[in-house]
Amino acid sequence: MQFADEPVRVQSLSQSGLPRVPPEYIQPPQNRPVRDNPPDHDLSIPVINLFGFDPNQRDSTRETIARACREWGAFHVTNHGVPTTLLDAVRRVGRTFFNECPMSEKLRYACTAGSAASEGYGSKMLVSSEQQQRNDAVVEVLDWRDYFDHHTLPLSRRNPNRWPDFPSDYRETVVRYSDEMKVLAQKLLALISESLGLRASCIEDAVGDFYQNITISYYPPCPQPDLTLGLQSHSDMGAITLLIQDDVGGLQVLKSGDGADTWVTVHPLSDAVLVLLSDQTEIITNGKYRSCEHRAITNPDRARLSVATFHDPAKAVRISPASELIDESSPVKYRDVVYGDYVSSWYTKGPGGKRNIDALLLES
Ligand SMILES: O=C(O)CCC(=O)C(=O)O
Ligand SMILES: [Fe+2]
Repeated sequence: MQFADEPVRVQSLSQSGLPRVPPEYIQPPQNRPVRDNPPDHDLSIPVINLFGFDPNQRDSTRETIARACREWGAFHVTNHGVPTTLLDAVRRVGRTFFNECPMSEKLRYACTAGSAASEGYGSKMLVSSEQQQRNDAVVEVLDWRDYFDHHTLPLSRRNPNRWPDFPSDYRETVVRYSDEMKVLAQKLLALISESLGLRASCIEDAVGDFYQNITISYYPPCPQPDLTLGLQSHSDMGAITLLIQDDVGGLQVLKSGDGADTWVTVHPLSDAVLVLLSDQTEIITNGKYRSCEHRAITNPDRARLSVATFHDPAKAVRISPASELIDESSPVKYRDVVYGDYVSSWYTKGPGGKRNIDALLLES
């Protein structure tokens, strides 16, 4: 069993050719993925053409966004203004780092064990039973995933010298990508605000200056995909996540329907960006838009890569439902929360689907 100071790298496990995954990666039966191949439903997340944010298309775009936010909390956008060459470049530098850098080199960037969301190369670790007792943490199954987390905004947190320098354009590519994703997140939050009848800057004002992190996730081939998850079910903590994946696929979002929830696979679209509403947006919109629960599944044949760009409030910011959305017929549904407290509690309890945001719901 591995404890906090020596995480096992999933890539090394995968390359060792073992026929079965170690027991700490085996999900309990209720969490195991059910493959929808062949699909037993024809659900797929909406694809929204942003027409380069053309003002003449704004009314109809707002309506489509409102529907996608209400029904899914997730949607693909196309014609978003970020060059496809940049999306491809980020995927390429990430893949090159994970596939071609020797493990000894990767480990030079290892993030600080046991410290939440520290920057660098990481893999989830088991916490020792002593730590579990101290933190009242749940016993968790490990994810079949390695990652590299970059602190990218505000600029005071951005230090590209802490990121890989192989391939040689890695750092400049991540810098350019960070800047482009910030602009896209601002434009999308404006449309999302307007889609609720709010002023364009409403959600962004509530969030404040973005704390942006970019996580490149690498899911090596897995000998037992039916027993494991690449990343367990969760909703993201911040305001909005922009995600791209490669052509392998494996991201699933939970679609709630009449009575039953269904895991729907998000099929890769190479020039689209996937928008995921996150927990603080659920609070700010007073639950009119809910954050999207999602997870990643694994496969036995091909390594998969995704790049998630998170836009969060600063730790000191207090988040509460927008007063414009509250009246007698729509009372406050969520308790206020200081974002840093939300993050600490999330890391102590573990994601567990949407349990952290649900814990803020007021009794109705
Ligand atoms: O790999 C993916 O598609 C999902 C990544 C993700 O959900 C996350 O990093 O929070
Ligand atoms: Fe996520």
